[in-house]
Amino acid sequence: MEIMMQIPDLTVKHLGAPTIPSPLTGVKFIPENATVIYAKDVNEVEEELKNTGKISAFEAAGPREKIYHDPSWTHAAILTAGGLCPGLNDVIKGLTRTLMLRYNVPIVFGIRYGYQGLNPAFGYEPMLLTPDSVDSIHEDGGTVLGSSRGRQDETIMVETLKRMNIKLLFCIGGDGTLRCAHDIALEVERRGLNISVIGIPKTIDNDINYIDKTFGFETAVYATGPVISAAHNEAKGAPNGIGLIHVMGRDSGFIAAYATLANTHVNYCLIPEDPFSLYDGEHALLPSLERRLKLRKHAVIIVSEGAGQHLFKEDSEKRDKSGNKLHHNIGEFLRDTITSWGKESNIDLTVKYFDPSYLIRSLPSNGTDSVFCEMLAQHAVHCAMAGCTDVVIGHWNDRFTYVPIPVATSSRKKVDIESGLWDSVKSATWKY
Ligand SMILES: Nc1ncnc2c1ncn2[C@@H]1O[C@H](COP(=O)(O)OP(=O)(O)O)[C@@H](O)[C@H]1O
Ligand SMILES: O=P(O)(O)OC[C@H]1O[C@](O)(COP(=O)(O)O)[C@@H](O)[C@@H]1O
Ligand SMILES: [Mg+2]
Repeated sequence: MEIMMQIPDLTVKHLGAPTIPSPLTGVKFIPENATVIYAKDVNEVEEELKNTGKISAFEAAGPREKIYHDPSWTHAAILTAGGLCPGLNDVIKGLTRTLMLRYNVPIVFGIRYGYQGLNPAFGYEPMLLTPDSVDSIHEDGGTVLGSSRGRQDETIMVETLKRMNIKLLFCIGGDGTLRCAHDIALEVERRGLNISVIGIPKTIDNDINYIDKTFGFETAVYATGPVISAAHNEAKGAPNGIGLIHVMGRDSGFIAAYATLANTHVNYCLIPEDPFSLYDGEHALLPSLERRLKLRKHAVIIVSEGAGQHLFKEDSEKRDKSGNKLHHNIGEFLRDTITSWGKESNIDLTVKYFDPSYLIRSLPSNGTDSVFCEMLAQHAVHCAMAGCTDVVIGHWNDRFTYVPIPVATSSRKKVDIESGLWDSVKSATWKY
């Protein structure tokens, strides 16, 4: 129950009192004080009550009867930052349509190439987004706005927002994008401006804390399925065949874990959260692989990009423009190591290597992920129009929530290897 003792302050910032009647018709308005309880079960509620005398809750997402921003005077801007992710265009479309068709916001700018587009030094003209211009973009992967990594000065960016008379800024991105959105919100506050800064949580890694899932993750898991089947076919097609799949997941192994459960041909699921050794010890990969090959003549391994970094002699010093650590390539390392080990051990094995990372990340979203994107976008607009700021739209206990950005970025969400999820993965990959 220790986690319950560390629940952060979930209070959302508001620019001011909402006094303008919402232009929305035919919707169920949410009371201003609606909440979504943080605790996941009755025991947690009781424990928190006993320890703190209160029950923590997120502010619930949804349209409010009174709004803060006057739609007719409101200009909005949307940007996408960080790596690509299925569903970016769905969110851009959802935001544009909700802003213009539901709230009658007259102008929606699409900011080019992430935060670079808010720095005039790059010279990127914003796009004018309309329901017509975004009509079919959800069918395509990637982002029509372009994205980028790398820091920009928030004083310059806020100057641009002021100059363009932007009152609502939507930042679609992961933890880095949200940290930058927070810096912008603080600069806006310092200057006494009334600009709402709202985050929409993107990352196929699903690593944003206090949010059950981020958009794009489900599509990534779905798209990994056929690759696992292909790896399995290749593995079975040769004596001692090994299908090895390298998937994204810089620091969190959710894609590998869920993909393993979604296509249970996988025999080894290697993630950063559960370190493994190669030759010795309880979690040694190669002796286990040898036993598996003797019994079954084939094996399928999935590995997250952040897994096994301790196996490299030197810590990777490289970072991307945003400051994210660039890991050693564990997929290629395992391919080469297993191949050499086979030769040394006189095991006639063959490794077929698959790296579908960018193929998956650039796909359009599908199924319930697309539904999720549209709903996130609608909630982001309700949130912004109500005058909230420094907030990211979350999903918790099956409800949409508002999460203060500093809370969402306080730590990274990781696979809990004591959890039911990891138990299920271990069960699905149980060795003979
Ligand atoms: N700690 C930070 N403070 C301010 N801005 C940041 C921070 N980390 C990243 N950013 C900016 O946010 C944008 C996207 O960050 P990045 O880490 O590349 O992707 P993601 O948002 O998917 O995590 C980049 O422009 C980056 O410079
Ligand atoms: O090659 P790139 O564009 O730097 O992106 C690689 C990274 O992007 C991701 O897909 C997602 O990361 P972000 O969402 O934080 O941008 C990571 O899994 C991966 O490490
Ligand atoms: Mg990130």
